[in-house]
Amino acid sequence: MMDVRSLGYVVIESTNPSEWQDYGTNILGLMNVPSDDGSVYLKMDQRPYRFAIVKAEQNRLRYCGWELADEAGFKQAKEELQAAGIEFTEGSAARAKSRRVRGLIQLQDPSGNELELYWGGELDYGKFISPQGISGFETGFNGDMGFGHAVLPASKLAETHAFYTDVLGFGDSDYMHFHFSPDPNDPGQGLNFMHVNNPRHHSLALYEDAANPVGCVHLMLEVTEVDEVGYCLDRVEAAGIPVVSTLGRHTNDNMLSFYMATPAGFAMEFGTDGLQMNWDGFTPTVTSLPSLWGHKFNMPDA
Ligand SMILES: Cc1ccc(O)c(O)c1CC[C@@H]1C(=O)CC[C@]2(C)C(=O)CC[C@@H]12
Ligand SMILES: [Fe+2]
Repeated sequence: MMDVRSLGYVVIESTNPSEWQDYGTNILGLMNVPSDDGSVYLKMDQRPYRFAIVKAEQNRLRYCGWELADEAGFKQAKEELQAAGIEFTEGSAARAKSRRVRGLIQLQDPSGNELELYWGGELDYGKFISPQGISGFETGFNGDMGFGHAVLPASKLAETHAFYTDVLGFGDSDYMHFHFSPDPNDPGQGLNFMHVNNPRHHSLALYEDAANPVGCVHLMLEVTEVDEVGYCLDRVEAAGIPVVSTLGRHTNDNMLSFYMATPAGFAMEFGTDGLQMNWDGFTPTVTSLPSLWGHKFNMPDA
């Protein structure tokens, strides 16, 4: 079984990457990493960067980058994909260099979300100095818990969930089901929360959401100090950035967070105090309440 270790990075497409440079540094408190290739790179820990924003014709999430342990794990992953009849493309040396990894492949999940599987992620130990004075982001030892989590749209929820669990080896953390429509015949939307091989409660969630033109429901970043969540909320309000959900605490991962708009049109969850799980003998849960308190979402799309 494949052994994915963390959500290492995302690649975001933007018609104007400098918007992300402004938003990333002035609102999120991430560090801008100078580059000469026209892309914007945002750093939060010992890793060279966690967000790459590339110039494109539209604003959307392009790739989630998932980390494998080593070269043997990478080879095994490719063999397992071949055995499962799943197509993938080898990443070129130039692409590996720009991702700051030793090797990668690219593929799609059954709902069309694009992902990369890589090994040999670099640590540059560039000192993280937040332009907003954030003491630190919770990314584990050497960043091995990944940058946070992603919630992706899945028009084919069951098939896509099976791809991540049965082929990529993700573990189930929790399941929720929502009924927002007043129509009693509407089946509602499922939400599968999954973990990889690290203590973060979920690195990926799949939301049964047919029409999502930006390729993402939200990304989540976790800071180590509760006050940094409050300071960030103040920056968001001062800048007039829409607050997509008020402050609240989630049931399943205990995260204290709020959600804001991003330049890409998906949301950013900014939180702290998420559970760190021991997965030995864990029984996946089914949860009927998203939050203990707060998290008043500004519908329509959340
Ligand atoms: C319920 C929950 C637990 C942990 C999380 O990290 C988390 O993001 C959520 C909320 C997920 C979900 C969402 O992102 C889209 C809008 C949703 C469906 C809601 O309107 C409530 C729950 C929200
Ligand atoms: Fe979340």
